[in-house]
Amino acid sequence: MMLKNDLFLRAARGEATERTPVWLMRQAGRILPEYRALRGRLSGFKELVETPALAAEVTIQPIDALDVDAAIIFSDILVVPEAMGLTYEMIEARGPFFPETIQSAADVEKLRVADPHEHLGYVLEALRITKKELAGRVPLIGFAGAPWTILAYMVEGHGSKTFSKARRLLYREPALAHQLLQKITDTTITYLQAQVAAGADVVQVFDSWAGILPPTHYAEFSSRYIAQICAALAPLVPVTVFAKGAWWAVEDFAALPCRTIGLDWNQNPAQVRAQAGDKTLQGNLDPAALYGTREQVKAATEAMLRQFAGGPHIANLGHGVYPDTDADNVRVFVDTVKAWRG
Ligand SMILES: Cc1c2[nH]c(c1CCC(=O)O)Cc1[nH]c(c(CCC(=O)O)c1C)Cc1[nH]c(c(CCC(=O)O)c1C)Cc1[nH]c(c(C)c1CCC(=O)O)C2
Repeated sequence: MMLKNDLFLRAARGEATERTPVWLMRQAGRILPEYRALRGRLSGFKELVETPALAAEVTIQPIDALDVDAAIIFSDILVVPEAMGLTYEMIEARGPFFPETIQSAADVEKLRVADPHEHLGYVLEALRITKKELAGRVPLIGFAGAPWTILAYMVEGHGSKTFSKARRLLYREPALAHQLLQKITDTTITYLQAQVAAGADVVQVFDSWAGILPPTHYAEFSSRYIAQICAALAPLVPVTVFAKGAWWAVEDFAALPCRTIGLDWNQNPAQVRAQAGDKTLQGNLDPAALYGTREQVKAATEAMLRQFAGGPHIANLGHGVYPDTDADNVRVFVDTVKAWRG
């Protein structure tokens, strides 16, 4: 299938584009009234994630509503722990919760390296349906959590400011942590390869809890597993690594075969550009900037775009869009990027 709009894909390959492509992390979700309407008719988040035709529908909603340059498959990073044997619940207004967590060697032993076709078939089917229904309008992004971020949820059992149980494991039982990280990595690699076979044009690795590790632990317990994922996927599709809070890891990522580095809003694009060679950079408007007036959103977006001059750029926020963001302001962000000729 020829893509009608391949700006995002070309930028993700490091090629020059007529204008900067734009999409938003968490673009499919509560900012859109059509998402809230569909979601309201269902038993919960998991029903949406696990019903491929519905997941495909909400994946495409932001393409219609916001006219962004890429679709990201509607799913969650927590489907991987579930496929490995650890069920999650999504508690309304609170977030994820794991009734059982990983605490011991026996717990790690019990986890399986999941076969994506057997245990994550619903995501693969959602990708196939989305690909067909998109009919080449825009490229499709597949994704997974980075092994460290997945470990953090598996050990902690829920979100946390400190993830102290997960960090305690790294200090007290580093060998066990490595065993668990390798099992997650093996699952993630075959899962992302299956996503590509099902239609993903690009894959993104989300390391949302990168920033709570000290740099030495990050190298030992996170980036070396991300490196395995990049090595396995880069021959197939362009890979993006987004490690929130890990500004000190840019030089490590620059040496990996990933093509794009995602920036959060604390990072300085010019500084990252200087450290990251010819990588494509993605980001990094502060999600809170979208709380401004139309004029303020436009000005903040243009200021962000100017900071990325000098190399390939994919415009995005520095993290997922906040659920109480006015969708009209998201449109101002998208339209400002599209009108920009830096
Ligand atoms: C850490 C993380 C999770 N999930 C994800 C991450 C990594 C990115 C990041 O750091 O934000 C990734 C994710 N989750 C979701 C997507 C969909 C695709 C997209 O539009 O970007 C993606 C890429 C849907 C979702 N995942 C979730 C929702 C909201 C639930 C709902 O609609 O009821 C959506 C749309 C739930 C979720 N899922 C997770 C949390 C902590 C929560 C609760 C917080 C919240 O409610 O926003 C785990």
